[in-house]
Amino acid sequence: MGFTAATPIQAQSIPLVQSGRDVIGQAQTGTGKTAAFGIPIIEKLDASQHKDPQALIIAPTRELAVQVARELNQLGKNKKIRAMAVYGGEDIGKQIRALKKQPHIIAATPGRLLDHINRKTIKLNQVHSIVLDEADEMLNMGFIDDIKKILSKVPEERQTLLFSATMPPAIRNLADQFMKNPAEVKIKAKALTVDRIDQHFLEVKERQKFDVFIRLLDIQSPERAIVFGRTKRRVDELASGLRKLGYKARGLHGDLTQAKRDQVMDDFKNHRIAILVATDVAARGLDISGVTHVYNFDMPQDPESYVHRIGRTGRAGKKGEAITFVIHSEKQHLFMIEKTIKKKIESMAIPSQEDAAEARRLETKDELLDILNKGTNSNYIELAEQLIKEHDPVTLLAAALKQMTNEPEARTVRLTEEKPLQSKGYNGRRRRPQRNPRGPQQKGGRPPRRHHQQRVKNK
Ligand SMILES: Nc1ncnc2c1ncn2[C@@H]1O[C@H](COP(=O)(O)OP(=O)(O)OP(=O)(O)O)[C@@H](O)[C@H]1O
Ligand SMILES: [Mg+2]
Repeated sequence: MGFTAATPIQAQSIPLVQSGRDVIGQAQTGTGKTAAFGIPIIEKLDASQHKDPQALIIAPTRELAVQVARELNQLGKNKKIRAMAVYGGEDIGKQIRALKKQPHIIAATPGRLLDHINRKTIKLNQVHSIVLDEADEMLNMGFIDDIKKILSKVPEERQTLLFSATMPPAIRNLADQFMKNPAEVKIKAKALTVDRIDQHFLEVKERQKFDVFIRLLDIQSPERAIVFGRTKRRVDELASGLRKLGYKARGLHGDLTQAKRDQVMDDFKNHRIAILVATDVAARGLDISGVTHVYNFDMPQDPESYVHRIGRTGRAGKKGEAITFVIHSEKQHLFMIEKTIKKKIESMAIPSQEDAAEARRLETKDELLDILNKGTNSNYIELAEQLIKEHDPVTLLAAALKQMTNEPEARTVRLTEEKPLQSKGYNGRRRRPQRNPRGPQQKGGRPPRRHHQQRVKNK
């Protein structure tokens, strides 16, 4: 895969996992935790045994399950180890047929995995390694009951691994319940977030946000950006507002059909869209190369969410930029984030209309020179010659430049206002009402169930 050296979490976890220990692994975002558990698990697997899966990775979102399966397939290729992703929203019949190919490793979201266990289309009696990726998020999302049920089907003499960039204290309970004398690997760093991510905040009013955001986009012209909104409605409105103004943006959240979610992810990965607008469904684990900017259009629900959201940039040694919009009444939350991540987030001035206009003009100039350099403008030469006879060339060119530039007059987008975060309860633990973390209920799926811990967020 072109890796030349193990990352610190890999160097420390791989031997421990190989020795058979249970491991709790914590290291910053984008530092290779997937391979830290993936490599030793693949090493331990017996490729010739594939009647039933031998290893299980549980992830909080469908996109993450898909990504983990893909990475394990790459890592296991030479050993002929196969991994398969199993997740809600996809046709279960199709999954059952694919399972007949007998993958060695299953990477799954909890709900759909339970469906398969109940239907006996996945049997866990051969599983000797189980990983909870983003373990703390699975607690947040109220998956604990599902996890307990899944673990009760896995043989006792298993190895259990928990990985995440954040390990809030509640994770201890999970470890006490499900792990045997776990070794803790914590990669020490000055801050919880990666140094290579430049972090800023902008104090704005709720109704200013969209306008300020557009100015930022014009000035920073990010190659690839993820913008986080608090609710599905916000994500929808923001994505369609951006599209209306000509930006290549699409929204991602849990109310979209799985086909649509797959399509959006695919378009983002293949550069058909430049801006992914998402709820926290995209905050954890996703590894999309070349994300240069993360914008928190709305403040994240808790400090952990901040860490993971901004961690979608600055991965595998690359640089990144993270900008967070803060409403005055949310200042307290910002301090909590700084305290949690052990780093000061510098403030940034709201860019002026004029700065943005200047940036747009420069962009137009670059576009024009680009067209000039490509030299395929013969269709326009005759018209140009005619125009230049009738008009002053400078005035003429200025008019053409104006036409090429996306002018602010044309920009009227109104978003429904979101309530600012409440300061009560912003202590790093989440209190959430009932939701169905697996997205819309599919035909033939199980009815939504109650969860002990519940989530406020509307992913
Ligand atoms: N040893 C290595 N050398 C170079 N690149 C690596 C190495 N190990 C992993 N990577 C790459 O680094 C990127 C980030 O890895 P990964 O997604 O596992 O990070 P993570 O620690 O799980 O992050 P997160 O906390 O966001 O889930 C991936 O593209 C992966 O292929
Ligand atoms: Mg990860």
